[in-house]
Amino acid sequence: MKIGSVREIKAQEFRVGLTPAAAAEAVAHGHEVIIEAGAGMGAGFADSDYEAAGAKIVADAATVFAEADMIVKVKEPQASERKMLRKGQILFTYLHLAADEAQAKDLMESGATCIAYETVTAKDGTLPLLAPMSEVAGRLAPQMGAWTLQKANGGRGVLMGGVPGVAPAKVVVIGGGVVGTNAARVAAGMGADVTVLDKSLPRLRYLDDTFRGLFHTAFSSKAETEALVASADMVIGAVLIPGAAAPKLITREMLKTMKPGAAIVDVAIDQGGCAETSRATTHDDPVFEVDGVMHYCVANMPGAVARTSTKALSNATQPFLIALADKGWERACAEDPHLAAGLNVHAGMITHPAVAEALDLPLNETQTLLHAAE
Ligand SMILES: NC(=O)C1=CN([C@@H]2O[C@H](COP(=O)(O)OP(=O)(O)OC[C@H]3O[C@@H](n4cnc5c(N)ncnc54)[C@H](O)[C@@H]3O)[C@@H](O)[C@H]2O)C=CC1
Ligand SMILES: CC(=O)C(=O)O
Ligand SMILES: [Mg+2]
Repeated sequence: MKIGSVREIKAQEFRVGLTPAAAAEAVAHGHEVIIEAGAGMGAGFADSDYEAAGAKIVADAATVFAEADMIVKVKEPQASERKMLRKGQILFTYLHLAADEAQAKDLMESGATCIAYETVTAKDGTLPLLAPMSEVAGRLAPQMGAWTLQKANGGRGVLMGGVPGVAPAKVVVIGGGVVGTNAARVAAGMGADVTVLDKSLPRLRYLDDTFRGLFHTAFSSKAETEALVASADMVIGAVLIPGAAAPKLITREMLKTMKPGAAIVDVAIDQGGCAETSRATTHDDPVFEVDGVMHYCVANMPGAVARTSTKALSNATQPFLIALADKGWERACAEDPHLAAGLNVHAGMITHPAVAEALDLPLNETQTLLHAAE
């Protein structure tokens, strides 16, 4: 198979879908790899690194889209990239379609087979291709929130760790999964007084057992959320219902109860965000204010630390990428239901139930497709 990767064109996105190490692995499996010139530069990989791995450098993205059987990216294809996708081509990347109807319709129109990193599953029910970027975004969230809390950035002027004689910042993390756990660890490490809300009692038990008082846990009821959000200097939004739009747990009304200059870091923004007032921002202009509350809503936070993120993402995607290349998408998905869970769009139809429901579009179940392909 011919595998291609391009330079990411989303604002301030410096990650790349294929590392030279992943390219070398694909070449070792007998595949051809083509890379747009300069695609790895933002993550510290030179064209010569790819050439040394056995890949071919091509001049532009149009050549990659025209020639490759499978496109491997990081972020969802932007409108100009969507126009270059074609029927039968595999797209392997983050998509986050539940909050992006325009993209979903373009992908359906392209006829391509689109596998979303964020809905590929693991045996234990976790999301192995989302997890590495959730680890990064979770660890970045308190750092970005601390910056947002500074006066010059519109914040309340509160220091995360406080100082002797002055209390630390109160941080509330909504969702205690991968983002939430990493955010809580770092915020607590900065000295903040942290509480993690989750609706899963087993998850709260795990956090309590594992972190032994490093942060508090609370059950995510409406009343508990309202009380904690009102008392917070920083709220980190980290909920997820896989494939679906994020539940709006912070309402517009609740902002009125928040402290002026408090910060909401809505990491869940790529699924639409868990605050009613959130809208996606970019690294160029990351923060906006509503009712005195500062919102940081960057949908590609890991792009800020592109080298760490690219390596972490590639470590996770590589086995799936090789399976897709070696077997083709039908056999790879038929043999691995966890990879099949990543299939979001195929031949003009939505194939993921949560995405179809979120966008109110008809569903063509992956299992039906795979049986048809047998
Ligand atoms: N903005 C960015 O750059 C990035 C965003 N993300 C996003 O962050 C979000 C979280 O991802 P992960 O932590 O990996 O997911 P996860 O599945 O590990 O954790 C989600 C947690 O939310 C909890 N949850 C669900 N509904 C809840 C509710 N009503 N109240 C409280 N908790 C609730 C679940 O029980 C689970 O523990 C996702 O939307 C993901 O796409 C991830 C990486 C980067
Ligand atoms: C998960 C995701 O959307 C990102 O890493 O940008
Ligand atoms: Mg994102």
